[in-house]
Amino acid sequence: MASKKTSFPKQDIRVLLLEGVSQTAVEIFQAAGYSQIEYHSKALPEDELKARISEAHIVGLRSRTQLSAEVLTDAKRLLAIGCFCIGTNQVDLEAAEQAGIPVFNAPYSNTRSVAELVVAQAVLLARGIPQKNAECHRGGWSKAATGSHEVRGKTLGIVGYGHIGTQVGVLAEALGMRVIFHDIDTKLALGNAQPAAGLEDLLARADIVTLHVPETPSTQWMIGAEQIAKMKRGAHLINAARGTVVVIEALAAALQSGQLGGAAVDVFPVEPKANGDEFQSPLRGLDNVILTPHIGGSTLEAQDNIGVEVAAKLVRYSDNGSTLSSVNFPEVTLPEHAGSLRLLHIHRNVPGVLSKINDIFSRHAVNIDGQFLRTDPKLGYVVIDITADEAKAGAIKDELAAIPGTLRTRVLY
Ligand SMILES: NC(=O)C1=CN([C@@H]2O[C@H](COP(=O)(O)OP(=O)(O)OC[C@H]3O[C@@H](n4cnc5c(N)ncnc54)[C@H](O)[C@@H]3O)[C@@H](O)[C@H]2O)C=CC1
Ligand SMILES: O=C(O)CCC(=O)C(=O)O
Repeated sequence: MASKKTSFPKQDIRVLLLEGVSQTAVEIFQAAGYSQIEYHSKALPEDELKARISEAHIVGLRSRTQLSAEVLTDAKRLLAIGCFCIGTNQVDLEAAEQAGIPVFNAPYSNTRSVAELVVAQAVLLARGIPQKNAECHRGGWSKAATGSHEVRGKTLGIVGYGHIGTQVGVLAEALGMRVIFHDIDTKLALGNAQPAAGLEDLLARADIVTLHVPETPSTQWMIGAEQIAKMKRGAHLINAARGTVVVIEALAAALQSGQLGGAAVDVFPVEPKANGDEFQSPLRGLDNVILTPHIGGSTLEAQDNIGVEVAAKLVRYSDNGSTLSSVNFPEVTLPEHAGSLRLLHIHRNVPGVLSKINDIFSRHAVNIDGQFLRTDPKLGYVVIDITADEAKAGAIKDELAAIPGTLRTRVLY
């Protein structure tokens, strides 16, 4: 990747990488000329996070680090945030947007890893392997077929038929399962999958229910005692989505009463902040549950791909201004700007800003080589390529920064 000069010398841009993101991310930043890379293999306690983020220009994290509005208040220099995962619920996206900070993620790179794990768990649950495994560990031996089933011919109910849900469906059909799904959007059914009439219909018909929805207000506690009671007696539940989707006490009660035959749970309402911290859950000690420490997407293949994908998006934004695939920002795909200087102006979407921007350029009588504008209801993002020397671009940048409503300005040389 070519090293480009930016308004802020690249060697001064501080990249803060948390939670042991893949080394491939470090390599991408280094190849692009970024040398100030602070790498932490864990999430930081909040006080330390606030201190470190106050000096960072780019921050990369996974699912543990909470970037609340309060934490972002201390992030005065921050240009961009990279979530090295799919979920972005750990970042206050609105607060980031209102501070003019785009957030990027990796929407696909770990989806196959989650799908493979879920299909494997479906087979293990149907065979009653969690209980048999626990029993053998205790020295027990009960060789019997009772309660043990093939998944072939059984019905898998997928809640949330997106990137992961669809792949789970395709893999499950290869094992001969019948696949039904429920989604709030109309979805193209892959293979022989069939949409259920609704969540209740899916719960009533599935032998195994697997959840693949994001954490949103509509999915919070969507599976509680009432929904579990609608499932077939002895059915299985898999949750590799988010811990807030399932009322965990209701799940524990159903597993103990036999309403559910088993469960595989990878995500929890409260997860330990660091490896080595105690994991507390009402599901601990239940033999019919497979517990995993939020590793659905944690394969080396996925993490290496995510490292490359998210770091490349951050570098592209920092070097070129492109916000393509940002989750909270107007998306602009920008060409290279060889021969022009590029001014970036991020502002609140209030009347009058654009005319003030145009006034400044006409007063300076510079040649405009390209102009790009995208807005969303809250934010405007203007990119202007000009033929000018660095001093002139710097002067224009200062005037742009003084326009009321301006959130950030930069020059890319
Ligand atoms: N355990 C782990 O390590 C991982 C967990 N995840 C979780 O899995 C989630 C899903 O990932 P993808 O499939 O890539 O996301 P996606 O965005 O492709 O699919 C999510 C689907 O859920 C649907 N949906 C949203 N609200 C719904 C509701 N109330 N009822 C029914 N459907 C609803 C959406 O319309 C969409 O089709 C992520 O948001 C993340 O929270 C993702 C990766 C790794
Ligand atoms: O790998 C991680 O840290 C989180 C994975 C996950 O839950 C996601 O990608 O949304």
